[in-house]
Amino acid sequence: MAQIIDGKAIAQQVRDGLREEVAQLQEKHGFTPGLAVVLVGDDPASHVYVRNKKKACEEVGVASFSHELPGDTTEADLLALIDQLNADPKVNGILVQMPVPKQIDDKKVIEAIHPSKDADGFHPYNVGRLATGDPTYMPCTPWGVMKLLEEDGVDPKGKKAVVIGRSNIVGKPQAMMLIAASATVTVCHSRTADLAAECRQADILIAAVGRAKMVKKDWIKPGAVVIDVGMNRDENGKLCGDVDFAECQEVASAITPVPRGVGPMTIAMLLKNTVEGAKRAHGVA
Ligand SMILES: Nc1nc(=O)c2c([nH]1)NC[C@@H]1CN(c3ccc(C(=O)N[C@@H](CCC(=O)O)C(=O)O)cc3)C=[N+]21
Repeated sequence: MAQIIDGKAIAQQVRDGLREEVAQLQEKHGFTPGLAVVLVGDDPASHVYVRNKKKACEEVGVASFSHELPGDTTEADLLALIDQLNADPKVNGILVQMPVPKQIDDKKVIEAIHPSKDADGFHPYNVGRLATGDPTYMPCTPWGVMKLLEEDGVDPKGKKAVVIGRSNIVGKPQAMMLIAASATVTVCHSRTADLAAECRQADILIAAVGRAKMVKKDWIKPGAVVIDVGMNRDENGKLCGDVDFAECQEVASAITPVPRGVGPMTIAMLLKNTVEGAKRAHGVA
């Protein structure tokens, strides 16, 4: 039976560390890191995430500035708000909740955020920094996965890692981070010829496809570490991952649950990005 990796507890540790660090920054350097969260439209799931982000900011002492815009906001209006936040010295990180409504081009939004305030790590500048081995802001979800591996004592060096999913948000940056950690990395996707066979090679398997319980027991190499980035609803409307947890935990050596796995880490790393960004903005090493 696999050990269950407690993402909720590890995220709490990260936030505890950040709370102390933020207090020190205020005391010794006289500034408070700030995060602006922009939400366009009224998708109920997005509202929940944004509320959780605000709560996490409060807990660690990061100032949060939330901007909730109507669903029919024009691209020009959103870009104008981003310009204003780029120029605001109290704002160190800017997050525009994705997805944005269809009249708005998400690429333009991502590129409008100044790279020095890109708390999601989605701007091409920061993607390039990661790809060239000199990361500044790293995307929160894959960075959270690396932190989970580290805290669980899993060193990717020399191991075979398989990533299912090639998105800009998770799959691609996850592969970059694993390469930097000296894993041998395979990236699989919807056109992969024999997905199960690829997965069975993995010492570390990371699922980020968005299909409920797709990864089955016979895809897992005995003793592998399985990280589930999925956020889906199952047939009963219950939150579940991309991995069939009940059966895969019988084969894996360690596995993350959904919820309480990768999700809470995403928010913890967002706060870490914001604090690091504030330090850079104020010239604190
Ligand atoms: N610009 C942008 N940046 C994001 O980082 C971003 C985004 N847009 N759009 C939506 C996704 C989704 N996301 C999650 C964060 C935390 C949990 C999380 O904490 N989940 C809890 C459960 C939450 C629940 O019960 O619903 C858990 O897994 O334990 C989930 C999902 C960030 N996203």
